[in-house]
Amino acid sequence: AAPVSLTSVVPVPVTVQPAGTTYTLPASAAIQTPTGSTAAAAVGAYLADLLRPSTGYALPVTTVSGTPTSGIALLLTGADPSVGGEGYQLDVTTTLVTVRAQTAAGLFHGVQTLRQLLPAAVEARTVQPGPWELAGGRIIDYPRYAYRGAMLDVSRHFFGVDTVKRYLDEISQYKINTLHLHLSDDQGWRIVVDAWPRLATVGGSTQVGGGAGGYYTKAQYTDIVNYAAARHITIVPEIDMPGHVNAALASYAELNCNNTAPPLYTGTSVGFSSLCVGKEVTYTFVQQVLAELAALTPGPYLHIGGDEANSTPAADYRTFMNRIQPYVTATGKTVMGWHQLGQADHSPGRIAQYWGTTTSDANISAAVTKGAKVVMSPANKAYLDMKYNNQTPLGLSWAGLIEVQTAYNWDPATLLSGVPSSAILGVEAPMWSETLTTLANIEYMAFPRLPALAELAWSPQSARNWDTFKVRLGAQGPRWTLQNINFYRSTQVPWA
Ligand SMILES: CC1=[NH+][C@H]2[C@@H](O1)O[C@H](CO)[C@@H](O)[C@@H]2O
Repeated sequence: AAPVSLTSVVPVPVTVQPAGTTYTLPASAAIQTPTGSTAAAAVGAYLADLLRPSTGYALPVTTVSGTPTSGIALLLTGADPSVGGEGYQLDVTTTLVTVRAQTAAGLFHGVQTLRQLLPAAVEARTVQPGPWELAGGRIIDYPRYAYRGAMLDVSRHFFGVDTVKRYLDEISQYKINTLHLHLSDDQGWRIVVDAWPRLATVGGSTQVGGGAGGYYTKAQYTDIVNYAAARHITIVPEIDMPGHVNAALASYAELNCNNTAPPLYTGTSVGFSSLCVGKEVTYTFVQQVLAELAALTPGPYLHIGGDEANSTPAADYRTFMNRIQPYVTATGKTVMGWHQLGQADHSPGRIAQYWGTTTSDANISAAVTKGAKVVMSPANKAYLDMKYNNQTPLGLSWAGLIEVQTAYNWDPATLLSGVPSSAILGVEAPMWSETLTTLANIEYMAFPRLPALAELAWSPQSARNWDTFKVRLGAQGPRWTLQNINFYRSTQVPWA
């Protein structure tokens, strides 16, 4: 069989130059990284872990000081300057495979492309017959947007560390570099805060439907952060405020304006809860929560929510947000929030996450006017918890039905009027979990739409079109089957 074509990669690369030759990976191949770079060696070890089970090859990871003449080389010199901080240059000749980048992140992204250019059988976890062929040629590639995210709501239904790690594995295939964890909401508080222990023990004790819920200890959260970092994914934690706070209010009576804790909530309504803007204890609470979360989070952003504060008077919303945004920046982090945050004053470097369904919005325009950058999560395009169609057994439909083509066929730069394309920092695909309880549920809603959104976030707009994308997407199907990803076989996609 002919090797996988260089033009089959998802997300589609910036430039692809097939050479018409073929490289065959020999059993003796080594994976070689530059002497002195532990970060590059870690990418080499990651690649070895990917390839050893299916090839059965030893694939030793060694260090080199120059450019090797055979095997696979992951190098931090010689890449085309256009690759920038996250891109890569892949060269496949008849004797040597090189991934060149300026950073380990770039090498990691090049490795994901290399992975896709090997036969789908490489995804098996048992030894498969070769030959392990690669099409010869050159790919020079780099991302359109710096922020390429997924979001997992672990509040409505709690998902343990192993599920989050599996989702990180799955999204890292498509060069996603951010995972936003929605850690608190009305139905659950999911992260230990030492100064306020009942948040986890009480606030984390249930979930939608009344199940046992759960929460991450600080060690477990750190485990997730480190696992993500090894895949060059940054964790963005969210504490949603001042609304979506019933779990916190149920945990501490003094957080309530009437000093009475409401019962824990296991339904799926929104907009009924609010922190008490007039009480000083509220600000002590927020400051301590954010400080402990910042200390656990190496990434630059703390997401403070801000959506659906329907039980917080507009003036109180502004007072609250204007008072707590400096708590974030005091930790050295940068504020991120849903686009309603545009009602409050700017905070340096602030990101407003757009989740509307319209092509213009006063709050997002206000946020941008005040200096915010925008991450695009339009609910009628990017919400992975929306049903594909009326037959989809899981998910919601308030923002509309989102089949794969709908998720793919839009341009983050031009969707919103009143927001210049220069304000767009990237794309994020949220997955809310009111109706989702298992990894298989997550996978069914994320695949194949997450790869579609990953291509929006990475690839040049000029290189994108549905007719070629759907073929490349279909060819990912056998790879997902071998990874035991429970994907939805959309009738819009010609599955290989
Ligand atoms: C930002 C935002 N707030 C709401 C909205 O998105 O819809 C989600 C369901 O699709 C829901 O779970 C969430 O609480």
